[in-house]
Amino acid sequence: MADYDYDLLVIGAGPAGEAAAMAATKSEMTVGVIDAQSDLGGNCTHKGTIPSKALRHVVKQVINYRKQPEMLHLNSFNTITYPAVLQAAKSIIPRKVAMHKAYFMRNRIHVHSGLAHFTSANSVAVEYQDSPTDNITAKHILIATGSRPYRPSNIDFNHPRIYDSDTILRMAHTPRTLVIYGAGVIGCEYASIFSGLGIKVDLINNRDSLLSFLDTEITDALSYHLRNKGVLVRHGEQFDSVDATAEMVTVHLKSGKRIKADALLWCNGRSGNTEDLQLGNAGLEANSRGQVEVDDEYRTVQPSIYAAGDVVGWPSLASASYDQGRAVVDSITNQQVRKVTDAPTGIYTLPEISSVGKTEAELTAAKVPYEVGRAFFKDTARAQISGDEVGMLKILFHLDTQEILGIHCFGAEAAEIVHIGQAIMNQTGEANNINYFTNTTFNYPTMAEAYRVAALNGLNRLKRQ
Ligand SMILES: Cc1cc2nc3c(=O)[nH]c(=O)nc-3n(C[C@H](O)[C@H](O)[C@H](O)COP(=O)(O)OP(=O)(O)OC[C@H]3O[C@@H](n4cnc5c(N)ncnc54)[C@H](O)[C@@H]3O)c2cc1C
Ligand SMILES: NC(=O)c1ccc[n+]([C@@H]2O[C@H](COP(=O)([O-])OP(=O)(O)OC[C@H]3O[C@@H](n4cnc5c(N)ncnc54)[C@H](O)[C@@H]3O)[C@@H](O)[C@H]2O)c1
Repeated sequence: MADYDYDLLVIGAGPAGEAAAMAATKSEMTVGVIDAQSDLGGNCTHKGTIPSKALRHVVKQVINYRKQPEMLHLNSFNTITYPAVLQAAKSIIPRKVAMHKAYFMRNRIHVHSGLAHFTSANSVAVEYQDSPTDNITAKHILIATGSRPYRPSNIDFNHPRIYDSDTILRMAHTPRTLVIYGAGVIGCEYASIFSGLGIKVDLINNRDSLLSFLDTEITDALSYHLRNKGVLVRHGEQFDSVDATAEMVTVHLKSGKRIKADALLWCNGRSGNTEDLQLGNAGLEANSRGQVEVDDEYRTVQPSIYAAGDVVGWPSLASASYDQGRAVVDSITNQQVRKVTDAPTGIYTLPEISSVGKTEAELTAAKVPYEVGRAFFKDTARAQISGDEVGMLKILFHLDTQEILGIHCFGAEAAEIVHIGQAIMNQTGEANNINYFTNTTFNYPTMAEAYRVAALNGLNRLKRQ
């Protein structure tokens, strides 16, 4: 006999789980949500997107503050410490948790704060810290358990000088030097955060270039700005081992190099959270990275069990996870399901990067004839006024049809700016056209002006053909 029975049982209260739970209640389903953390919001709110973006925001304020001539006396490590910055950043978390709680209460979503595991394909047990286990049955179950940093077994993550993206949110000292191993999105974002605080960063990349899925001109700009902030990027290096003492860490690379620093931040890879779920009881199994495979409607091989968010792997973004969660409910209620395949990139380095659509390299490889229109932020009135003059917007469009094929942007608010272009790019037929930006009057001064400037630049190049 089950203690609870729901139409939809969601395991994990991050973006995917919350979006599914909310959509299901709006479709009149009874919904239960299980999360191992005592507060709602998932890893997104407690360990990933929110704390890292809040940290970056505080660091950006510190940088702006220090730029003011009257604040020059603050250019000392003693005045602004990492723990102080962290504390300021974390103040957002209780506000987010309260908001999630209000949503859940208003929509009568029952929350079970405990660790879940499957007992069959339609039943789950929840273990609590101080009360007996609940047995829950449901017509549909969603696995939305997210991911965690991948931890190689030869690194002691309990050492007080070795961190990953979860534990860096508890670092209680301010290192003077930091080695970041892994130059993916997390590594590059944290390199910006720490170098912004004046900490010397060695960023070790095991690939040949930074963020190779982005436009090369944009990653060149990122490399330049990281270097300018004192980040030393080492490409094509493989981790061998790390020695950590009470005073320092020494990272040994397979090339024979030894990098010494006050601390190591490991940012290389993530694994799906499936190890506690006892998936075998439900007739499921995870792949070598702990991820669950799903079809185009986010269904696992068990038709009543869905999976969404980081636990299904790519793109592993909060943005995509929200949409995947809603797509699950569309599938359950027999609506049209949108598989999320077109999430834009929004990378919160300093400066910020964002893009949607194809890169120049992809278009060239596919032999698509295209032209480029560029606008530099320094030439727009809004950027001149705000002082955020570093940045560029680049529009790639088809040579013959003028259809927009890609938008690439770096600089302040790039992640917002890209959505203007995305909205036009997503129009069907002739409505997706670069001429939109020359035939539309934008507010002035705004960063949207960059679209007009880039479009005119690109169309002028066409005249030279
Ligand atoms: C440092 C960092 C920065 C990021 N920045 C961005 C960004 O700027 N933009 C962006 O779009 N994405 C970003 N991401 C990615 C984003 O955080 C994730 O894609 C998102 O959190 C995934 O959401 P989710 O719903 O899959 O689950 P999660 O947010 O991972 O939450 C899963 C929940 O499931 C719970 N759980 C796990 N196992 C069990 C179990 N057995 N029983 C009960 N509960 C369980 C966990 O406690 C957790 O609360 C970032 C990630 C990191 C690490
Ligand atoms: N602003 C943003 O959008 C944002 C910010 C931070 C993180 N994220 C998301 O977080 C995820 C993690 O990013 P990242 O920078 O750590 O790494 P990454 O995805 O770039 O991977 C780094 C390296 O680790 C390897 N790897 C990944 N998982 C592994 C595993 N389980 N075992 C062994 N090797 C593994 C990969 O092959 C790669 O070489 C990304 O999917 C990213 O989308 C997004």
